[in-house]
Amino acid sequence: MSVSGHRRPESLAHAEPEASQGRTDAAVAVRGRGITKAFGDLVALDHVDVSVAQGQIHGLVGPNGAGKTTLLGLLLGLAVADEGSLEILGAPVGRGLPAPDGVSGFVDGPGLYPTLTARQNLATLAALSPEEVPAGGVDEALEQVGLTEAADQKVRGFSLGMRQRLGLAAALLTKPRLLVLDEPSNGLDPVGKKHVYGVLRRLAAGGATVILSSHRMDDLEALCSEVTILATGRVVFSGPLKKLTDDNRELDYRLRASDPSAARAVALETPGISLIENADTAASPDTDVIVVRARVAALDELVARIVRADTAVRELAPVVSPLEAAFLSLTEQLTPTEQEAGR
Ligand SMILES: Nc1ncnc2c1ncn2[C@@H]1O[C@H](COP(=O)(O)OP(=O)(O)OP(=O)(O)O)[C@@H](O)[C@H]1O
Repeated sequence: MSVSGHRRPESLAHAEPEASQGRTDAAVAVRGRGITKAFGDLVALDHVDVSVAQGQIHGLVGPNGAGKTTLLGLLLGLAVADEGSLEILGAPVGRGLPAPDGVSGFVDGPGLYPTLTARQNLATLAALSPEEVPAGGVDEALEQVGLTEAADQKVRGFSLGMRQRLGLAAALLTKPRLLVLDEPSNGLDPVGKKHVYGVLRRLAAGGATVILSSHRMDDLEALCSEVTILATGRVVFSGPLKKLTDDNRELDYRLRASDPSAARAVALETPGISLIENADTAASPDTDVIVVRARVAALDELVARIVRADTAVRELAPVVSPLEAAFLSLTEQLTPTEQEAGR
């Protein structure tokens, strides 16, 4: 996904959404151009260009109020854009047009009946479109999200993570070709996450497309091949995750060595390495940890030099993930005036 008319770092700017380049229409699940959606005076989406390939897990990320849920709602047919064009699974979408087949998902949490059991919730939904839900579909969906054991419990006693998993099971009933999920990993424990991630990966491997929003960079990195970063209703980056993380930018790294003062001395002498003192990221009660800012090549040289100084490197990891660093640098560039202009 991409949008025009916004200041972006040259290295990351695209005239055309990279995700759509070189693709035939058959390979594109979602294509939007110039999508604008306002609520009164508030412009939630401002000329957003969207392109998501079939069979991808595409992540949508952005600060609070960036427009993620609004965009997902348009994909689910919960609202229509004020301007622009949107095509989903090859069919045009808009006011007065039928919602395309094969799309399911949820925004703002799944809609469930609290007084019914998990199985009754799914059976009720299945009864609405019996021709689309195969026999055994309810049990299969419950099993896929790991809720078989809880199938006959009332939903009002479910935790947030269980509700999320049941919402996903509901979306799976009709074998979606496009699955749209708003914060699907909210409230999930590690077991729940394993089930949900497994379901999404299998869907994508089978050719379905998944578009999900998340505030969790680790989730996005684990699941997505492409991401779109939205800020104040505009796209500031869209394309392969690899492009963000391979950007050879300087990052802050935590380094723990067997002899911290020797490692510190080597870091001070190594070209391309800055020692970060008193930074928030360095403010650790553990004084054995030093924080260095470097590109990967300089970091390689630092490690070699530390080892040559007969010191062992016990830990070396980015303070924030490469995706999070890119996210922060792209979204923090917006001045308050620009943010205001986005509204
Ligand atoms: N129905 C509505 N009526 C009025 N304003 C709305 C409505 N829906 C969304 N907005 C506004 O549109 C903007 C974008 O909201 P949206 O929920 O899409 O953002 P988001 O990126 O999903 O945020 P979050 O990460 O907090 O969920 C916000 O300023 C929000 O207050």
